[in-house]
Amino acid sequence: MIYDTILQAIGNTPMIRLNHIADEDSAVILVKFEALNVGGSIKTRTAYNMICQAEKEGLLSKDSIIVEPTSGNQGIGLALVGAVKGYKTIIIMPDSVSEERRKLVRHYGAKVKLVHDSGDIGSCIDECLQTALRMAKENPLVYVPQQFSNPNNTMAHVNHTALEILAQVDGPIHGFCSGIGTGGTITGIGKTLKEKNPDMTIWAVEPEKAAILSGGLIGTHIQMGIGDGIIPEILDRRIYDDICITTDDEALEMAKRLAREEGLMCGISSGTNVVAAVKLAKKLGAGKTVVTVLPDTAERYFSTPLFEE
Ligand SMILES: Cc1ncc(COP(=O)(O)O)c(C=O)c1O
Repeated sequence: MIYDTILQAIGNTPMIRLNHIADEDSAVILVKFEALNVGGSIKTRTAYNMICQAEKEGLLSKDSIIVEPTSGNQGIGLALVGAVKGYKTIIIMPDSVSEERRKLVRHYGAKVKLVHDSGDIGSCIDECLQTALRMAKENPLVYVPQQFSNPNNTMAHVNHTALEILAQVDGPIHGFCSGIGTGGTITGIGKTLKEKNPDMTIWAVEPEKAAILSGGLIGTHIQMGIGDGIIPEILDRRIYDDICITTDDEALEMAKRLAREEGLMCGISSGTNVVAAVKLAKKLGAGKTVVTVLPDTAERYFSTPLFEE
């Protein structure tokens, strides 16, 4: 099969059973390996859907400039989609995100604007958003997808990621867990899986130092892509049954184990998700099935503690 553009190859990522990380008396853990997605992360799906829907709604013209505040992968996804579709793209990022993310955005031909993160990621992300909205006010060609409030972010998972999971997994799914950046993943996948099996358990996962849903204080952490210090508009807080908190060390150690024991080169928030999946699998017990996602590839973390010896 020949694709007209790389955009047609988005999605249909493999679902893989973990063989060394889950205990024998626990549920089976299956991971959707989004490192193999176009653009190296789950966020290419949401970038593509938000831009396609904006086109359908007449919000974009050929001269439009896509401007988005993001802590990383969404920017890479939008830069990629912008490159293929011919839109200028400007990504506004906290300066605390890994250098690889900035370089990748620039490599797709988009511009990067950095905002200083002085240790409160929530206010930094908000400043990125305010900058984007100011730009939109000053220039009518600017379109801001606003992943934190755009329902087409969630719909990418309702219509694609979740349906792929249901098609890939034989039998019922008893548990699902996911960290929260915009909340699109947990809301979109969670909603569709729960419709299929209302008795299932869904856990939200939060970094210890940005456990805003649990009422914790917001600081800086290394679980990039989640725990942005805000409660996103598109997050449906009724979708999860419980919250699991993970430390940076736990997430890092698990991301390293996934590479060394399972051959899965994934980012730190993948470690976060699997730390929670192991706990959920233990709670549900043998004979059950737990699903989570590995949102991105390890290859955008060379400059982070993930690659420190
Ligand atoms: C590495 C990583 N993990 C997890 C997430 C969280 O996904 P969502 O925004 O759907 O909550 C993101 C989102 O950007 C991400 O980049």
